[in-house]
Amino acid sequence: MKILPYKNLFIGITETLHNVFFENKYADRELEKMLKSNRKWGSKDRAFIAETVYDTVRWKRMIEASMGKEVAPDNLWEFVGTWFVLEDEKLPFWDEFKKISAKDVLKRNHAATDGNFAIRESMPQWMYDLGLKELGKNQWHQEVETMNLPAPTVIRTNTLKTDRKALQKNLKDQGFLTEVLSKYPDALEMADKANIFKTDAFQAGLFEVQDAGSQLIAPYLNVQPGMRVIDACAGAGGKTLHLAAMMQNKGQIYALDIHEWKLQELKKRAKRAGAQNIQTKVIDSTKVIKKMEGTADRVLIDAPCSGLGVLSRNPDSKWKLTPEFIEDIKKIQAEILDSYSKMVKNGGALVYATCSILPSENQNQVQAFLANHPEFKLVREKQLFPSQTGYDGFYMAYLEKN
Ligand SMILES: C[S@@+](CC[C@H](N)C(=O)[O-])C[C@H]1O[C@@H](n2cnc3c(N)ncnc32)[C@H](O)[C@@H]1O
Repeated sequence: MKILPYKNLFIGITETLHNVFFENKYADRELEKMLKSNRKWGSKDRAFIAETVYDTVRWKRMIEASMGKEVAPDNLWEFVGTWFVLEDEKLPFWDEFKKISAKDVLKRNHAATDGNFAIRESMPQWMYDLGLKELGKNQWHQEVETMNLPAPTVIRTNTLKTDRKALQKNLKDQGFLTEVLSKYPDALEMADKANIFKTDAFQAGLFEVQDAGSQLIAPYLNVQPGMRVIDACAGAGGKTLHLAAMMQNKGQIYALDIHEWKLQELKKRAKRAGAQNIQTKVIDSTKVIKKMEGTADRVLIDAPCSGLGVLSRNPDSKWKLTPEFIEDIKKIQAEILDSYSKMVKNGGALVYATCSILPSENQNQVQAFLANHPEFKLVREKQLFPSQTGYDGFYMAYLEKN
């Protein structure tokens, strides 16, 4: 992207970065707010701002090393300017960029990144060390490099309302080109970045935005129309909606979560998608789970996790996550597996899934669970690595209850 030398765009960028770095806000939401409150910006301006915010968040550690100091509220312009110098762009002659010497930036960059993978690839040191310990150098380095690439936009055809071919044509007629992903039965990848939420097709519920790897989780449950299915960590319902489509609206899906606001969002999405076999329930006490014990043909535990498989989509997680959070979430995963697995009926099955690539959140959790639950057996498991698929990293395990 060529630099767009309009000061108000840079004000938008630095204000968004301020909220992400210093107010602990999420990059995607801050960006959305910023773009919404500046309706006069054209599509080029919007793309420039979005790309610059995502790039600078992604490359924070490497930019800081090249700037010679940590980013702070009073040096955000220098931070952004340093990024453009590294991108070989000519900076506008503005006072805010006066202090930046391109020669010094490049010299510092070379000194800091030469032979230092974690700085070169902009990873917090503790996160780099953790991945190295769990995955080994070869695998981890490949994942880090892949997750530093911008995430593609993939959509899932809502087969309750249309099929992939018809959707592709519909979007083409509206000026949106897509590519069929042959290994993912309902997926289309957008050829360009575009606001597809505004399309008639989206408003009519013909598709949902969902990463290709994520689209493999609902099929992993092997659901049939008419089954009783519990999506125990349903959130805003990405997988619930997919399950409803696979079950052709027949049978019953119980979508649970501890956050009511997420289930409210799920309800809105279900309405748009025409999914009619979903009932939501907030987990506000242990009684909710107890009541459902032994009742489900299938239980999906799409567990809360570190998100270390989806850094490409959420680069700000690199700076928000902490080692303590990951240790805590692992304990929660084990507790959830232990108590929610009781909802599976005899002869039924459970899928445990995460969007992490760390064995300690995935295979090791499943093995520890199996050691204490001889009534379950592991039938199959799959780890999707971003470096191998080009999409987000996910883990899924299918466990049968005897
Ligand atoms: C990976 S997200 C789920 C994403 C969702 N399944 C989807 O496809 O959009 C994990 C979810 O677990 C929920 N969660 C966290 N702790 C939980 C708990 N103890 N019981 C149930 N859900 C929990 C979070 O609120 C979050 O929505």
